[in-house]
Order: sequence, then C-alpha cells, then structure tokens
Amino acid sequence: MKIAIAQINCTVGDLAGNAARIADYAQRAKAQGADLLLTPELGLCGYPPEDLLLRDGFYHACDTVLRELAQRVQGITVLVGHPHKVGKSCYNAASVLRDGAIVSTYHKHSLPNHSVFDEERYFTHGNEACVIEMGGVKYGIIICADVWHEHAPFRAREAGAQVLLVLNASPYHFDKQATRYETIRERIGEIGVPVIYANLVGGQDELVFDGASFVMDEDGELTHQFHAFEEVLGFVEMQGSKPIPGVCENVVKDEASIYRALCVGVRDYIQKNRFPGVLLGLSGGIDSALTLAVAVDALGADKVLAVMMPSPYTAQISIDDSREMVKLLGVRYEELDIVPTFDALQQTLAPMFQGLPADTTEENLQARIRGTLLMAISNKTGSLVLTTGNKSEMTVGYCTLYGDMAGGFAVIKDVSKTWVYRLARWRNAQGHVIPERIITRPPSAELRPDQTDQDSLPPYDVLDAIMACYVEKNMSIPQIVEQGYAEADVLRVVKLIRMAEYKRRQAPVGVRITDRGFGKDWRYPITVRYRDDF
Ligand SMILES: Nc1ncnc2c1ncn2[C@@H]1O[C@H](COP(=O)(O)OP(=O)(O)OC[C@H]2O[C@@H]([n+]3cccc(C(=O)O)c3)[C@H](O)[C@@H]2O)[C@@H](O)[C@H]1O
Ligand SMILES: Nc1ncnc2c1ncn2[C@@H]1O[C@H](COP(=O)(O)OP(=O)(O)OP(=O)(O)O)[C@@H](O)[C@H]1O
Ligand SMILES: NC(=O)CC[C@H](N)C(=O)O
Repeated sequence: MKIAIAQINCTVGDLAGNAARIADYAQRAKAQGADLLLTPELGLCGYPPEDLLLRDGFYHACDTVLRELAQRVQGITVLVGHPHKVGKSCYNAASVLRDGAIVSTYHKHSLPNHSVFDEERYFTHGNEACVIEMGGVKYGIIICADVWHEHAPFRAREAGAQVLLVLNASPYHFDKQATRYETIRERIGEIGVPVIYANLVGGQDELVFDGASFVMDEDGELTHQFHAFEEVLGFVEMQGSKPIPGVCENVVKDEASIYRALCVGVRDYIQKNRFPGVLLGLSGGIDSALTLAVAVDALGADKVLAVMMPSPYTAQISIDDSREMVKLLGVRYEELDIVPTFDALQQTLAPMFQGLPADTTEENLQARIRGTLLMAISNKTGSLVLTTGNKSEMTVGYCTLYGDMAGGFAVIKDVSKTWVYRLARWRNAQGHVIPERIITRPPSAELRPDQTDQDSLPPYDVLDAIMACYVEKNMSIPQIVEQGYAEADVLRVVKLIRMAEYKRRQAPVGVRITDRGFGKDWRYPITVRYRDDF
C-alpha cells in the first residue's frame, strides 16, 4: 500500500482550478503507484472561505465541482476536503472519491473558533467516525483541529482505525511545527496509531500555510517530513499499518522560516489577485530595505519599483544607500523630489496656520505627499503599493494615516523592529543586498531635523518585549513589570497600544507570522472606556 500526500497551494473560490490541481496530483500519484491520495482541508474551495460559507450558491457550486472531480478519479482513492450542506446544517467535510463516485463523507468534529479561526460561525459539529479499509488496513479520516483534541481520534479508533489520515489547513506562525509535533505525539500517546498529516501550502490574505506535511508512527517517531513553503507530492510506503520510514527533509526554522513566510505571503497575494507588480517608498531606512528585499525575492526584480522621495530632512546617506541597494538588487528606481509639493501645501495652509508652531502636522504632510505619489503611480500602472510599517510601529501607532500607511499590502506588519534587524542580517548572510549602513544607523523617520525614533518611543528592545508580553501573551501590567520592565515604560506602551486601535483598523492586511497578529486574531474595540494602564 502506497499513500500519496498532495501538499498543494489552493486558491480560495477557484473551485475549478483547485479541482484540476487535485486531479493532476491524483494522476501523478497513480502513475507512481500510489493507492490513495490525501489532500488538504477544504482543498476544493481553499481555506478559509470565510463568509462565502454563508451563501447557498457556494455549497451548490462546490457540490457540482466535487461530483465532476469524482468522475475523473479512476484507479486511485482520493480524499478531498470541501464544504457540505445537508438540510440546514453546514459541515467542514472530507469525501472519499473512488472509481467515479463519492463513496463516503466525513464531517469535522472539532471546529476551531479561536485566534484566526471562525469555524463555529459557519459549521455544525460532526459526530461520526469515517473509516475506510484498504489493503486490509483500516484508515480513519479526520480534519485538522480534530487531531488537536481527543474526541475525533478516539471515535476513529473505536471504529477500528489503525492509521489516521488528517487533512489540514494549519496556518504558519513562528515555531508552529514544534507545536504540531508535540500535539500529534500527545494524540498518538493516547490512541497508539500512526498519523499521516497533509497540510495546505501558500498565502491567503493575512495567512500563510507552510505545508511541512509529515508522518509519525505509532510511537510518535517521525518517519517522513516533507519540505515547508512549497508544493509537494510526497509518498508514504506502508507495511500493514506501519509507515516505512522515508523522506525526512529539514524544515526551515528561525529567521529562514519567517523570511520564507513573508515571501510566500507577498507572492501569493500579488499573484492570486493578479497584480502586474508592486512599488514602495525606499527611504534608506531598515524597514523599507527589508520590505524591498522580500518583494524582490518573492516576485523577481522586474516586478518591483522603488521610489525615493527626498524631503528637506532627508540625509544624503539615505539617498546614497537607496541608490546602492537598488543597484545590488537590480530593481527599477525613481527619485521624486517632494520639496515643491511640500512648499505648495504649506503655502496653501499658511493663512490658517499663521502663528502656530510646526509640529506633527508638517511631519505627516510629508508622509502623505509620499503616500499620494505612490498611490498615483499605482493607479497609473496597476501595480500595488507595499507599505513598510513594522509591528512595533503598528503597536504604538508610530505611522501616518493616509501617509506611510497608504497602500495595499503591509508586508512586515507582524514583524517587530527587533526581528526586522535579525531578518535583514540573515538575508545579507545569504547574499549581500542591504547596504550595511542601513542596518547600523539609528532609525529615524526623517520628518524633522535630526529626528530619531527614540525621541518619541522607548528603545525598541524594551518596546518589543513589552509588546510581546501584552499583545502576544495577553499578560497584565503587573505581570509585565514583574518581568523586569519599568512600570512607567509598561504604562506608556499599553496606553499607546490602546490609543492606536483606530489606526490598526485602517491598516492594510499583511502577513501574520506570530501567534497573535493585528488581523483576525486581534479584535479590540476602538471606542472604549476600560483602562488597565493606570
Ligand atoms: N479614535 C480615533 N478614531 C478615528 N480617528 C482618530 C482617532 N483618534 C485620532 N484620530 C485622528 O487621527 C489623526 C491622527 O493620526 P495621524 O494623522 O496618522 O497622525 P499622528 O498619529 O498624530 O502622528 C503620526 C506619528 O507617527 C510618526 N511617524 C509618522 C510617519 C512615519 C513614521 C515612521 O517612523 O515610520 C513615524 C510621526 O512622527 C508622528 O509621531 C487625526 O486626524 C485624528 O483626528
Ligand atoms: N525619503 C523617502 N523616500 C521614499 N520613501 C520614504 C522616504 N521617507 C519615508 N518613506 C516611506 O515611508 C516609510 C516610513 O518611513 P520613515 O522613514 O518615516 O520611518 P521607518 O519606519 O524608520 O521606515 P524606514 O526604516 O524604511 O525608514 C518608509 O519605510 C518609506 O516607505
Ligand atoms: N484548520 C484548523 O482546524 C486548524 C486547527 C489548528 N489549531 C491548527 O492551527 O493547526
């Protein structure tokens, strides 16, 4: 018995395209002698389809495409994930396709409804096991969160399963694979059967699915590990109910995994939404430099335009370093002087602002001129503007609405400043693309003379640590102070977090790489009287 895993990149709503991809993998798996093909959770419609699942027409379309796909499946058994409506109940389902027919259908038991998941909003819980027999061995079929809880695996075991086949759409966040190993080992410890785990790969709005499908035997030992962040057709030879150890690739970790996630997130957002290319403002600072490197690695230099827009406060080294970086990467580059526009706007406003001191108003004007120019180029060329704000800035609101926040996709919005530096250094170690001075000079918004970020913010190592405690670990203020941070710093950061909610709500979507990003899994009210920072 040979089992194939289709670790495929599905596109939400592309029912015909996803079905064609599954049929192609089934054909290739059959040609290489596989008896069964395991595909990802909701692979037919892509994951997560969100409120498409509230539309009857969507279920009908999925049913039609599933039946057509079943007819194309001959000489191999294929497990396909799809939404399934029975009467008034909607299920997250997996069907067994064989010899032109749908021979059985499983309904997911455990519906995740935390962090980025909303499955209770759409689906009814299944309660039955689904076991198929092949080559004298009974295979239990379950779906993703099912294997994170006891119920469904126990039901499958009770129904005679000797091996679990798991269809997954498990999104990436930093170190997620270690958590998956731990969770699945715990399940195997309870039920004592091998687990064959097939995961989705690719980007879908803020989510990136890393693939990294794997197999563990009945003792929880890894027998197969497939690559992360790329499509894979993997094979697992079985001897009875035991997987025979096979391919064990290294899964990328640490900086490499975050960098790959950012690249896949950008690539799939741009390609799946059919943009011809991207552009961004290149300032000579670290954030736009890292964003540019990711964009080029994700899309190729020919798809990327960098625009330097000097103001009266732009240092010559910022221009020199930008010129050097675009040469290193071979991307198209323009310089647009914003001084005349800045002067013109200030002149227009002068009668109203007479006698008032210069403040953030003038700083924001510069950011907004740049945003306006980038959006104009986007409109004219059809390319999408990448914004360059990092998570530390998104945390405290250190960014300008309709200024540097103007754009379509926020590449590093879940990457703290500390990690921006780590990723920049890591990328340069793979091949020098970011001029060293961009990494070593103190960060500055260059919106007034001699400005540095530390004029208005606590040092980034302190800010990032407090942010991680409060945002990512949900810790209270006393708990954070206990970790050794000054109470004044903690109170200041928490207040800034609360006050920046309205900005985050207007920020573009961007890649989630932590287990709590500022997207689907951060839902705070903007209008709020509750305070924990006093
Ligand atoms: N609750 C709420 N709901 C809706 N809107 C709300 C609001 N509270 C304020 N506002 C409005 O928001 C506006 C203020 O926000 P905004 O105009 O963005 O400006 P603001 O936050 O006042 O200033 C931007 C800050 O970001 C810094 N910055 C800017 C650009 C780049 C960088 C960098 O280094 O990357 C840093 C800059 O130095 C300054 O400290 C006002 O119009 C105000 O009325
Ligand atoms: N002179 C400039 N030319 C082009 N774009 C700029 C310029 N200055 C700022 N920007 C754009 O606005 C964003 C915000 O930059 P700013 O310099 O204010 O702060 P930052 O967060 O330190 O970013 P960076 O590290 O990229 O400089 C930049 O990443 C860049 O996209
Ligand atoms: N799609 C799901 O059911 C995901 C569940 C699980 N918590 C995971 O991230 O892998």
